[in-house]
Amino acid sequence: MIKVGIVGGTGYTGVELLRLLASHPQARVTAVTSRKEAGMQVAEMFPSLRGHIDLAFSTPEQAKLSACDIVFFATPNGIAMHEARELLQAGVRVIDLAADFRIRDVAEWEKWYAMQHAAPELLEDAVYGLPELNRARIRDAKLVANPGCYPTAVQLGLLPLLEAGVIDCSHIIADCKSGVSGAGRKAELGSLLAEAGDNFKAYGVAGHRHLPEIRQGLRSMAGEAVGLTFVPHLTPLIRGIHATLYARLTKDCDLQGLFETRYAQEQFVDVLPAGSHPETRSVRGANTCRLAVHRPQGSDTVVVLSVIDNLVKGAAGQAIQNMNLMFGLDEKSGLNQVPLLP
Ligand SMILES: NC(=O)C1=CN([C@@H]2O[C@H](COP(=O)(O)OP(=O)(O)OC[C@H]3O[C@@H](n4cnc5c(N)ncnc54)[C@H](OP(=O)(O)O)[C@@H]3O)[C@@H](O)[C@H]2O)C=CC1
Ligand SMILES: CC(=O)N[C@@H](CCC(=O)OP(=O)(O)O)C(=O)O
Repeated sequence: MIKVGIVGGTGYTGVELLRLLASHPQARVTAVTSRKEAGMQVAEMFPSLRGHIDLAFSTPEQAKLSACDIVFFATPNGIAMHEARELLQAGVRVIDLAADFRIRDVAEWEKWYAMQHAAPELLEDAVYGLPELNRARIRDAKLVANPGCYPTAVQLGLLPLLEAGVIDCSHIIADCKSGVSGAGRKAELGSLLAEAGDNFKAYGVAGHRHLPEIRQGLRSMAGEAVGLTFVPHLTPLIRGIHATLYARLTKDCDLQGLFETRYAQEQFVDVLPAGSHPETRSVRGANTCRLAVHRPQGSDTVVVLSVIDNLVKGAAGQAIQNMNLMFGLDEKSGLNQVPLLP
């Protein structure tokens, strides 16, 4: 049994890790932290986990994290970078669900995250945890930077087009919508029902911190710099991301065949039949990205529709997929959930 530690077990991605790991046949959570709820039973705080976990929250200082085989950081940005070095030295593998190790260029990271990086020397060996792009490197990784939710939906939607070199890389548009759980479980005015419910708005148009992460990923797929306009929107869903991606085709090709071939061996990417419109509810609770590719009226514009559950393929599910790879397990282990409907 793999012994798992979770730092930040009371947040949305932390409790999603707990939910998914409860049915993982080869992993067991042995330590889970919360500073505010230390001492409280996990199942008392989250009755959905009654009968599945018999553990109390501890403070990060008291939790026996160095006795774990792997520790997930489900914490705000800027926490894992202070803790990862010591854990790695103790032989513990680390997956950060936040952004501390996602951007290779330290100056760029410090600009977007407005703090000084505490462990720049770890960036060299940190592996970006998008299995569909980096599977071989993730298998050997000790430290994985789990991708952001928007970056997962956007990169999976554009990967086949960029690898095949069939679009104009200088002008790509990612028009994305997220559910409110993307903002986390902390109390915030904008997440109140009366603010976010029955409402729809864009935000971060001038520049969102996922922009450099997405740009970095797309550049590695394309082999050249990309010009990207990324506009996130908040939509009154609890879970879900819907990305509508636009690019100009530079070569004629069988787009449906291109996507189906690229993802034929991928267990968590589902290319829908031509003409389809994927829905966020079709991935709710599951580690799946569903895609559809369109070429409206035969024009030279390709439109890709990409949906994920932000808490699963966009965070906790993808982190478990990465853990499975790092420990040589079946990639689907613990990730066989069928999406919840309606
Ligand atoms: N929500 C989403 O859809 C996604 C989130 N992410 C990323 O995952 C991370 C977690 O997100 P989410 O679960 O939504 O966040 P939440 O705000 O819901 O939860 C944060 C958790 O971190 C703990 N925490 C906060 N500060 C510290 C600290 N200084 N030291 C130790 N623990 C701390 C909190 O517990 P306590 O304060 O009691 O210690 C809480 O359990 C973030 O970096 C987020 O950007 C990534 C992809 C998607
Ligand atoms: C709706 C909402 O607020 N979404 C968050 C992004 C989700 C997230 O948690 O960011 P990471 O993937 O980088 O960890 C935001 O825009 O800041």
